[in-house]
Amino acid sequence: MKAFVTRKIPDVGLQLLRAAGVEVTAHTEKRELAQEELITACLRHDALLSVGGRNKIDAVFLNACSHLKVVSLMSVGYDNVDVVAARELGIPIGHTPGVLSNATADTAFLLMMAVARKAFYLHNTIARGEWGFFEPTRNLGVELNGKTLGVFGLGKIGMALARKCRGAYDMPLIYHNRGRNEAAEQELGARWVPFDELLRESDVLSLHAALTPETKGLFNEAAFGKMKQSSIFINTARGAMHNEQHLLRALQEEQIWGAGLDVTNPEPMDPDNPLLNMPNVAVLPHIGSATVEARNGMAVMAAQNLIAGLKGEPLPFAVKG
Ligand SMILES: NC(=O)C1=CN([C@@H]2O[C@H](COP(=O)(O)OP(=O)(O)OC[C@H]3O[C@@H](n4cnc5c(N)ncnc54)[C@H](O)[C@@H]3O)[C@@H](O)[C@H]2O)C=CC1
Ligand SMILES: O=C(O)C(=O)CO
Repeated sequence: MKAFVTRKIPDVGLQLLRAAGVEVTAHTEKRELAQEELITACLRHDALLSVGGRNKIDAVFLNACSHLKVVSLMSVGYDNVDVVAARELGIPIGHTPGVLSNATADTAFLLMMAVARKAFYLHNTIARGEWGFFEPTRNLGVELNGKTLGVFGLGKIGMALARKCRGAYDMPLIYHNRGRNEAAEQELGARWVPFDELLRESDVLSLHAALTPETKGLFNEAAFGKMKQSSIFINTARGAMHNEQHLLRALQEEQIWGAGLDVTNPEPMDPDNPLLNMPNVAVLPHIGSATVEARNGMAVMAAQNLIAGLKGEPLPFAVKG
């Protein structure tokens, strides 16, 4: 059985695949595979382990590679996959939920703090030789203690963030999901609110829903216009959920106070993007799950899904969508 892997992945995943007798070809060059190259490679393999969202596992790909026994994603997000087309073709799709929740929530927490204290911007001023003259009214941030955390999409990562914010800053939690999260209401006293109320009431608004047609571009001019002038916007979900021009304008016009982004629109972010030079903005290059622990765990889960798919068994971590 042969598997094609689209990136260098942690050894622990490769070892698991090889121990199961899977012959692995990994694309280890530091460049994106063109879609045609991916199809050509998959035609010579029985299974695909796909890393990152750049390659579209869309109907064109799936129809061209309908012989695949499984597509195993090394990510929890599956917005790059046409799940309906895969189901119709009988190709199971696997993903890696849970194991990266803590790391991704840490990233959201880190961005929240960095924005509140202008940390990335101030770091850069030192590097430019601009430490400057001490004045008690310069370089002021804001405190997070007791501020209201609003989570859009209160699932595994949102919950992990909410627990951190409760423990560190005793932050009350409001959230907007399509349905109620009763476990969160019991555990953290979370309060479900309509979308507009989430925008109006959050001191820190953090996005943790999947990218879908419903959530694409949802955080736009109209949404930023409803947020508090003192609020911080955090996106570690997917860049396409916010409109980056509208976000920039909202910051420039002081409709909101700051923003922290682990995901941008587009990725990579243009190095000339004015957001990178704003004091109340912190940007990271989509490193939400980039810890040794999370990435090893993801590689193991992706390998387990792939092996099960090759054996014709149900995937342990199947996309249900
Ligand atoms: N920056 C990074 O490196 C990472 C980003 N992610 C992103 O985070 C997302 C969330 O991951 P998990 O927490 O594991 O997923 P999850 O499925 O546990 O939670 C998502 C929550 O969003 C809610 N939701 C879905 N659609 C909604 C809508 N239209 N309106 C309101 N709520 C909605 C769901 O009910 C669910 O509670 C992933 O889909 C992925 O895009 C995940 C891992 C790493
Ligand atoms: O898992 C995901 O969805 C990511 O974005 C990267 O870990």
